Amino acid sequence: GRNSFLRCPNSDHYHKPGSEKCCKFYALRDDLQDNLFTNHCGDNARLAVRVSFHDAIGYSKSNHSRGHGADGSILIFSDIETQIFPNLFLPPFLDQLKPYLTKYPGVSAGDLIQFAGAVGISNCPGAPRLQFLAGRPNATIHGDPTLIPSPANSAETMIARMNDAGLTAEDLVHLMASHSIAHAKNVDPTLNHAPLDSTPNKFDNQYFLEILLRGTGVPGTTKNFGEVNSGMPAQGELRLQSDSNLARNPLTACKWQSLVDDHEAMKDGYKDAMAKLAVLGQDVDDLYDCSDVIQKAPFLRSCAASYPPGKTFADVDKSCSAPFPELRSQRGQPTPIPQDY
Ligand code: HEM
Ligand SMILES: [Ca+2]
Ligand SMILES: [Ca+2]
Repeated sequence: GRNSFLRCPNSDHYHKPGSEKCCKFYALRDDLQDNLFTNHCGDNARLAVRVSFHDAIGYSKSNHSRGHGADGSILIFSDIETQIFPNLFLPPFLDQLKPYLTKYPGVSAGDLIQFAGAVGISNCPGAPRLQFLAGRPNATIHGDPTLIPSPANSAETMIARMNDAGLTAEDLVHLMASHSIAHAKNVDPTLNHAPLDSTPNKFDNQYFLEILLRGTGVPGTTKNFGEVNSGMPAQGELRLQSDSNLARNPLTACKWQSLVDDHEAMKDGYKDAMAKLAVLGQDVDDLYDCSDVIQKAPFLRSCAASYPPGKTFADVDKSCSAPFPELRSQRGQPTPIPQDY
């Protein structure tokens, strides 16, 4: 019970007996929430989630010299890791994270990155409360940024890359739930905040439905690398080729379709896959559990996707032989997706 909790030194926060090492993370959490995220499922939350992936996936079971996974290398060796494409635009965000390393000397770069990802997404309604393990040693080598999947990859290529890192195809589909809160800021150079689903501030199932809608056009300019026709271009939604491929490939389509109407499965699947991602390349026996520091995300009422205005089952590229779920339809006219950074 609550009475067995102990007070952290010089603080209003309480920790479980034996978890005093977690105290520093309460202070860090409040600082990140007040200053980096402003308690909002906005751009910095999105970037923190993305960076937690790009740091961790720099790991290959078959060749340890290509990176030590979730080790903070993307911060420590940012000069090297941000030289190439997928990370080219991350320096302004990484520069906002770096001061927390100096301010919280007991927190390693790998811990800071996975912690920021977990705290960041806790601002997004409907997100799961992620596990957070602490104690990752600081990176000693940089990761190989070519290990990061490309938006032009086939499903097979992405699955092979995940397998090489120690993750499964199912983990990959579960991890894609992150794109329910995502913008493409750099895919189309004329669009700074092109959402990947109609609700980029909510961790909801719309993403899994909307990626399955038949592509009809692009929201901005054509022929951008890694972009394909979106089902909702007039509303400003952008579709990545990689997302489209995963939704339609026989290896992943049924898992994908199952997440259209099951918010619990989406949450639990993301939580479990993130627990694996967050410790890639790390020795779990050396880590300690500070999950209590992570707050619950705001509640989301919806538990299934609904057809955007004007869309019906006839617009779905059905890609799995199982029956497609019955979904509600949103009323009204198609309107531009609200921009809330
Ligand atoms: C595995 C295949 C994946 C590919 C090819 C991919 C690719 C991309 C691309 C191209 C963008 C747009 C970036 C921009 O234009 O600024 C993006 C955004 C994003 N990705 Fe992924 N991604 C993948 C998986 C993941 C995973 C596993 C996560 C996290 C668990 C993740 C989290 C995000 C987030 C949160 C954003 C939004 C960033 C923002 O709004 O600033 N992605 N992804
Ligand atoms: Ca790394
Ligand atoms: Ca969403």
